[in-house]
Amino acid sequence: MRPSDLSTLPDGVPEALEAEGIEEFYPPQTAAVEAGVADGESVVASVPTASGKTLIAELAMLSSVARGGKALYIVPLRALASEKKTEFERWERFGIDVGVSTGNYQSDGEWLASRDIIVATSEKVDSLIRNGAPWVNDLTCVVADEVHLVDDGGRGPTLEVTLAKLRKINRDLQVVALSATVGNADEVADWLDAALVESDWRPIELKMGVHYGNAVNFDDGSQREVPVGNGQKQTAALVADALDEEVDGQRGSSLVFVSSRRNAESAARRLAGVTESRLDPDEQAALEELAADIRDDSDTDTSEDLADCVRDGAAFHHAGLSATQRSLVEDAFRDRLVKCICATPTLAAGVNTPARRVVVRDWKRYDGEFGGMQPLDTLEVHQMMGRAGRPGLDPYGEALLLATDRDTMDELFERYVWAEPEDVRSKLAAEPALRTHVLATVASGFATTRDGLLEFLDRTLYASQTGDDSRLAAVTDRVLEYLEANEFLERDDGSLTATGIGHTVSRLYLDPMSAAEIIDGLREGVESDDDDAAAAATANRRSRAAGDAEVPEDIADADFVTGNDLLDDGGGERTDDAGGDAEEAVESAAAADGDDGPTLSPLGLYHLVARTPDMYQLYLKSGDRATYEEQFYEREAEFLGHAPSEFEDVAFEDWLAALKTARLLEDWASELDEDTIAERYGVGPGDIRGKVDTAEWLLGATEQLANELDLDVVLDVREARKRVEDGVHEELLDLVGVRGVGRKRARRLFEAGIETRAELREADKSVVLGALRGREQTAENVLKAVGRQDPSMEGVETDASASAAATAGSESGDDDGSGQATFGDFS
Ligand SMILES: Nc1ncnc2c1ncn2[C@@H]1O[C@H](COP(=O)(O)OP(=O)(O)OP(=O)(O)O)[C@@H](O)[C@H]1O
Repeated sequence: MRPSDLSTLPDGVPEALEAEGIEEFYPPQTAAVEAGVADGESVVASVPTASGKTLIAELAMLSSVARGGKALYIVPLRALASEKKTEFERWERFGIDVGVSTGNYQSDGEWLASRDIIVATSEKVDSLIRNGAPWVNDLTCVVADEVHLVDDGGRGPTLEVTLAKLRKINRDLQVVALSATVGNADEVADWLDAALVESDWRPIELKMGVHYGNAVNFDDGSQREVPVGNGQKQTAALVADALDEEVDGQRGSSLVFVSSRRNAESAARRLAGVTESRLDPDEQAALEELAADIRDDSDTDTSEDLADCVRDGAAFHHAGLSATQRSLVEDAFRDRLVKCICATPTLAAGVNTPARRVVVRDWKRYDGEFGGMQPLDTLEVHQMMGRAGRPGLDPYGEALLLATDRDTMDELFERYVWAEPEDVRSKLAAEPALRTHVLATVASGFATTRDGLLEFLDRTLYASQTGDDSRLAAVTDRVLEYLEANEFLERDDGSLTATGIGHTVSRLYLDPMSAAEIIDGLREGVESDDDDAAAAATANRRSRAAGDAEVPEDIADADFVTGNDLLDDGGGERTDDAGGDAEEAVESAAAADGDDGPTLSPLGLYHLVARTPDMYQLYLKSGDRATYEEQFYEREAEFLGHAPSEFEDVAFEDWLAALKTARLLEDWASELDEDTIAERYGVGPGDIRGKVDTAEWLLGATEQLANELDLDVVLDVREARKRVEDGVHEELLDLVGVRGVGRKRARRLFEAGIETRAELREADKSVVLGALRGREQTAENVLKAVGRQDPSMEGVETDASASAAATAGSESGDDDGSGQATFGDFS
C-alpha cells in the first residue's frame, strides 16, 4: 500500500510523503491503515523501535484534520515535544498549523485553540484540562506516544488518568496509542476500545548477542571474533571493532548504556582514547569547534570534561548536562561526528539517536526497595537494544551485552535475548498517584460523589486490568480522608466538593501533600513570628514521615528512565494557565501586607518547598551530614515547621537533604557562579536549572496559597521567589553559560551593550573575557575592546576605582569567586 492509495489525507500530503521516500507503507503501517487508523478508528500499535510508528500517528492526525478535526500528540518528555513539533511542522505548507505546549514553551490558550495539531507532555495536558482549556473539547484525535510508560510508577498514572478524562470529555475521540513491544498490548487495546496492531517487523535486521571471551555470540548462532587486548576492556574492544568496520564507506558508531552518571563519564573518558586515534583531520577540526560550543554553553567541570571527550570523538549523556549540551551531543552523533556516546538509560526513552552497535554494559541497578543491585526489566533493556541500526545508513544493527563467564552469558541470553518483554501494569492504585488525581478529578467536575469518582476510575487501565475495584476503592477512601482532613475537599452525604483552596491546589498542579506541607509551614511561620521566631523554631519538634534511606554515593547518581530524569523533566511543569488574575490579587494583598520587612527568610522558604514531594532533593553524600548538621543549628531559627530531632535518623537526614537543596537555591539567588555551585553540590548544569525551575514554580504556588489563605507573608514569599528568578534574568539567558561568563559578568556585558552570544562572538571574545578577568582592566578598556562606547556608560571607573571594585568584589562574591575584579559596578 502506498500513501497515494489513501483518500483521507489532506491534498498534497500523499505526494509529499512519497517524495520523502515513503513509497510503500511498512507492514505495521499497512496493518494500522487496514484497522482504520486513517478513518478515525482507535488503534494500539505495539511494534519495535524504528518501524515507523510516527507515520501511523501522522496518518491518523492528518486525516482527522482533513475531516475538520483537531489532534493532540502526547509525548513523555519535553525534549521529545520540540523534536516532534519540528517534525510535524513540515505539514504547515499544506495549511496545517502546529503548536507545542510544554513548561518551556508558554503558549496562550487562544493561540493553541487555533492550531490543528498540538504537541504536549502528559503533565501539560493534565494541567490544561484542570485549568479548563476550552479547545480540549474540540479534539477529535489523540496520540499517546510511548504508551507503555503507563507502567512507570512516577508518571504513568498521569497519562492513564489524562487519557481517561479525554475520552470522557469526548466519547467519539479517536485514540492512537504507540507502544514498544510489550507482553500484553491486547490489554492496553481492550482498555482503549482500540484495534490492536502487533508486529515484530523491523526495517533493519537487529542482531542481539553477548560478548564473552574473544567473540560475540549472536542469537542466530553465528559468532563474530572481537578479541580483547591485554589490559583492554570489552567495551573498548567492541567500540573499536565497530569503528574499524566500513560498510558502504561508513564506519560504525556505538551507543553504550551504563548505570550511573559517573560511569557514563568515566567510560566516555576511556573510550575517547579509542575514537581519537580513528579521526581524520576534517573530523578533528569539526570536533574542536563542537567542543568549544559545549564549553561556551556552561562553565562547569562537567562541561569541561564533556568538551574534552567530544574533542576526541566520544561523549557522555545524562540528566546533569544542560539541554543545549544534550542536543549538541545528539546532533553530532546523528551526523556521525561523535563516534560513541556513553549514556544513562534516559537516552533510550525515545530520542532519536540510532547507532550501528548498542552495548548494554550495565544491566543491573541499585534498588532501594529490594536492596542491592537488581537486573533491569527486559522491556527496558529491549528499548536500549532497539536503538541499534540506523535506517538508511546501516545494513543491520547489533545489540550486545557483556559476560565475563559462561554462566552470566547463559543468564543474559535467557533474561534479555530470548525473553519476551514484561506486561505493562497500571500503577494507579497507589496513594501518591491517587492523592493528586482524585483532587483534580473532583475539582474539575469529572466526579461529584464517591460513587461517581469510582465510576470514573473504572475507565482506567487499572480497573480494566484487575477487574477488581476493591483495592482502588480502599486507596481512594484513604485519599478522600486525607484530602478532607487537609481541607481540600468537603464531603457531605456522599457528595464531594473541592474547597476554594482545593481548587487552587489542583490548578497549580501541586501534589496535595506538597500544598499541605507548604500551608502548615507558612501558618507555623506566621504564628512563630507572632511569638518569637527563634524560640518557636526549636520547640515542638515532631517526627516527619520517613524519607529516603541512605543510598551509596555512586548509586545516588544513577538516573534511570523511571527516576529523576523523567520526573525532573515533566514533574515540575509550571502551570502559568492557573489563576491568570492571581498576579493582580497578589498585588493587592501585598499592598495590604503592611509589614515593616520580611519575617520569613528566603532560606526558610527554600527549605519549605525543598521538602515537599514535588522537589527532588539533593542527596546527602558522604561527609555532607556533618556540614549540614552544623548549618542546621546555625540557621535553625529560619526553618518553617517542626524540625525533627537528630535522633529521628531518617527524618533528620531528609531535613538536612532539603537544607542542602535550599542552600543551592540560596547560592543561586546570590548569583554565585554556576561553576562554584556545581562543584559545591556535586551536580551538573542540568541539575541546577532543574532545581531552580522547580523552586520558581513552587514558590509561585506558595505565593498564591499565602494570598488565598490571607496569610500575612505574601511579600516575604514574593521576595524569595524573585530572588530565585532574578538569579538569571531572562534577558541574560543567552549570555550566561558562555565560557567564562557567569550571571554577574553577563549583566556587565549586557549593560555594556553586548546582549547576545552572537554579539559577543562578533566582538573579540578572548579580549572581552580577558578584560573581564584581568585585575588591571577597566570597564572603559572592555568597552574599547568590544569597539563600543555607550554614552550612558560615561563616568565608568578609572583604573583606580576598578581596583577598589576588585577588593570589594572579593567580599561581595564576585563572579568567579576568586576575588578578582569583574569590571566594577556600573549601576
Ligand atoms: N514506509 C516507510 N518507508 C520508508 N521509510 C519510512 C517509512 N516509514 C517510516 N520511515 C522512516 O523510518 C524511520 C523510523 O521511523 P520512526 O521514527 O517513525 O520510527 P518509530 O517506530 O517511531 O521509532 P522509535 O520507536 O524509535 O520512536 C524514519 O526515518 C522514517 O522517516
